[in-house]
Amino acid sequence: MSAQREMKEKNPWHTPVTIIITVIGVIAIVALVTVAVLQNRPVPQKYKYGIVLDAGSSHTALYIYAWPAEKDNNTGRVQQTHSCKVKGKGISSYASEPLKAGESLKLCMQEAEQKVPRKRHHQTPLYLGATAGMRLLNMENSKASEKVFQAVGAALQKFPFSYQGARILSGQEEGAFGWVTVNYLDDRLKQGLETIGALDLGGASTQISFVSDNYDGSESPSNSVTFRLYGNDYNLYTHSFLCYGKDQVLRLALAHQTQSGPTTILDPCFHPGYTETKNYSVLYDSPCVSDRKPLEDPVTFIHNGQGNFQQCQEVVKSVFNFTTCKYSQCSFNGVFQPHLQGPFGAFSAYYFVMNFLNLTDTSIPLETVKEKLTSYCATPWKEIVKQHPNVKLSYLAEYCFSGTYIITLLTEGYNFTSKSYSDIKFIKKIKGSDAGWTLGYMLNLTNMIPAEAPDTPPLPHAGYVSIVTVMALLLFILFIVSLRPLWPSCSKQPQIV
Ligand SMILES: Nc1nc2c(ncn2[C@@H]2O[C@H](COP(=O)(O)OP(=O)(O)OP(=O)(O)O)[C@@H](O)[C@H]2O)c(=O)[nH]1
Ligand SMILES: [Ca+2]
Repeated sequence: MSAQREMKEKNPWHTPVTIIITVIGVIAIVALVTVAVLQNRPVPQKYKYGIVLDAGSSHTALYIYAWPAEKDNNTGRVQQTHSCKVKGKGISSYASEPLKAGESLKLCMQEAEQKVPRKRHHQTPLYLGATAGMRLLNMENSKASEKVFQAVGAALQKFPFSYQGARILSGQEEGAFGWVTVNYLDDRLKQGLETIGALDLGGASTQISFVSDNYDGSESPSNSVTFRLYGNDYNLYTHSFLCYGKDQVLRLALAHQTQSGPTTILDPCFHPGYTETKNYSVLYDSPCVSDRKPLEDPVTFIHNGQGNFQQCQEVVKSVFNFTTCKYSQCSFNGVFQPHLQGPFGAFSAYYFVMNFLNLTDTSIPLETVKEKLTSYCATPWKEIVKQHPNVKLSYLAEYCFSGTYIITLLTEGYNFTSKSYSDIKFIKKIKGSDAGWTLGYMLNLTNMIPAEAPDTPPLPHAGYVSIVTVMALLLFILFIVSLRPLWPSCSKQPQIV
């Protein structure tokens, strides 16, 4: 017997058949695992983009959002990647020179061209939504508002994005989309968690939106918006108070103090020592106050500060009407409001003002907040200017008024109590994206939030890979075991003695 033959007989593993079967088996299993894993590998992340221009009453801001191309439907996946504040005032201020409204957007649009990858430009939707400033202009002069939209549309179409139009949002939409944004960013919708109410304070209007369990929408249908999102039904209460944004409400407060057409006023909402000459025609140039202009007013009045929080609160209260309510309960001006419920996020000017005043911590008791405002308002203007050399004077002059307005609106207007005040969080961003109506608006227009919960793969990729590998190993072991009869120990010939 040759040595080679002898070895084969001693070790049957070395027969050509078993070697071939083993090799084919190993190759088949490796191929199976490779194909299965590669086939299900997540594709390298590509992003899609969307752009929304928020044409507010005081200014326009551009927001760029991005989301993984393969996961349009997943909650919490759309994020703000860039924002740009347009220089100058809001588009409604260009009523007499509409072309300039379009031009004003150029720089931010050029920035957007840089930020969105060139390959994606053509498929990136671009929306412009206008709010209370354009609502007021439209009421006052609809031709002028149309011209502004034409100019803005023409300017935006020159860019390579997929322009989807410019329009005025209704107050209801503005409130509802703000609510969608904060709840989407906080991952509350897909999980069906308790939602957060949204409080938005703009320059010309203010919105309150929340879900209240014992409110079915029937008492005041115009304040009710129903959604079905990810398989959950929401009955949202929302209201937008036109003219109750912080700039227009200041006009209302000044109109209240200049009813008789005086040449000087002593305003408790401005710091002692503050003095500015203001124009009657400028103050009353807004549909919020134009019908109250004194008949025989002088051209100007001297606006002097007095710095008295309590008296300022009285002035602010005078802009609310608490006398009529045809519903079971109202906030103010005869507007229905159900029982406040749940946590609230307060953004835009709520945040700017309370952040400046170091009052974003709502665990500070309301009484203490009022004491702090009392002392802040009483601080002489000269000192305020000295303490804040880098703050725009126009902003600086108004924090006493704005802080007083915010506290009065929340407590007297919306009926927050000393206890429920701590349910409010003053916020600017959630997980890196600005709180505001723009994200909710885009999610809605791109159908990015489905009515029903999307089917999710039962296993994440890592789980899938692990299971395939374990199964393949088991198969391999099974295969080896099935060859047991050929194992050397089993196939040993009885020894011939
Ligand atoms: N202090 C301060 N005020 C700001 C800042 N940015 C905007 N404001 C003011 O805060 C108010 C609200 O600003 P926005 O929320 O941008 O208002 P808007 O969107 O232009 O107005 P609406 O159309 O009513 O929503 C306006 O009076 C602005 O002038 C800021 O950075 N600091
Ligand atoms: Ca706004």
